[in-house]
Amino acid sequence: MPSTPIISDCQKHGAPAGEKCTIKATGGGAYKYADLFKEKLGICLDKEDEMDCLVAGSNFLLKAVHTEAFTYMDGQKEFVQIDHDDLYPYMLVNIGSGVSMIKVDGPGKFERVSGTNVGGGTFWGLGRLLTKCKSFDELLELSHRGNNRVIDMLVGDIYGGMDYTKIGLSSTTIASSFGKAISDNKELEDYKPEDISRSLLRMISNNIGQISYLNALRFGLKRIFFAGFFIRGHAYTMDTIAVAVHFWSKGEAKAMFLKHEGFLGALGSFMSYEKHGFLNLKVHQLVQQSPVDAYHGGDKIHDPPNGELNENRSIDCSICLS
Ligand SMILES: Nc1ncnc2c1ncn2[C@@H]1O[C@H](COP(=O)(O)OP(=O)(O)OP(=O)(O)O)[C@@H](O)[C@H]1O
Ligand SMILES: CC(C)(CO)[C@@H](O)C(=O)NCCC(=O)O
Repeated sequence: MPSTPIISDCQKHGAPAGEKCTIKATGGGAYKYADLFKEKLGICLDKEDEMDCLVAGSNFLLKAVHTEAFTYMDGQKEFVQIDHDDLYPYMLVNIGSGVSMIKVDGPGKFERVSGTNVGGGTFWGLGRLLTKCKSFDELLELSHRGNNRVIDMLVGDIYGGMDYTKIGLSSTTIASSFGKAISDNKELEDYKPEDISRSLLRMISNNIGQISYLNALRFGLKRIFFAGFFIRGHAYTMDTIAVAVHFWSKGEAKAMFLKHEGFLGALGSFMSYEKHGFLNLKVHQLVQQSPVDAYHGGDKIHDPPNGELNENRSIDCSICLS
């Protein structure tokens, strides 16, 4: 479903009777649901460009939040200190239903250099069909318990258990995602949903990591930040993306993730109030749990990789209407 990140001041302050209530919105949802908002709530959506908002949100977070960016490898999360004077250029990869790859050169200066239609929607859509899962969380939970080697064809499966050392492929490298399904003489119901989900997650995350790195290489970008609602702080997703970037860059590049990964567009949309003359955008960090923590903390798989639950703070932004 296209996102509808919306931040409203009307709800808080109330629009004077008879006055039109307008709120900022971005993403496809700002178009798709505009009539519904008008009809049911009497609210007009003031549309902001999705890419503008993603970049504004990302730039803001990387500058304002000390522990926003982190690397993730072998179950270890390491925060990266961002030098504000050396932030640009960087690659922002937003993984929603589809994936956008954006080269960011400065505040408001960016180019969407690539993308892929194999993204979060593919994982959820294919996963739902193949496993009969009823929710995304269920599918993600399954992946945690699965073993992709049951379905994926590994280099070792092709080379009689051996590495293919000459071209740098270990026997455990996936040679062909879902490749075993061609020779197994098995039907869908013979596979465990856990294993299907794991293979699917690995295939998609790996592919995104690879395409992102190749695009970063194309533009000589050292840093790649991965964000979007698909990631959801899920250890295995981040690990697979990080391994893909590590593998393809031969260890030269590191994938970085954002703590507030799913809210870039919403944040950027909110920040555009400032652009339109609402000065005094005030930002401060609160010590309350954010919605991010709520779903990261409530479920074992989503536990922050090194138990830093208290590390996560919500960001409280407020605007003073002038
Ligand atoms: N609870 C959830 N329900 C559905 N999808 C979820 C959930 N949590 C994470 N996701 C993932 O997030 C994806 C959607 O992310 P998001 O809402 O950011 O994308 P979008 O705005 O629809 O996509 P795009 O950026 O391509 O327009 C889903 O396809 C799924 O992979
Ligand atoms: C179409 C958008 C930008 C909507 O958010 C997103 O879903 C996306 O980047 N899709 C990938 C499209 C492509 O570049 O192949």
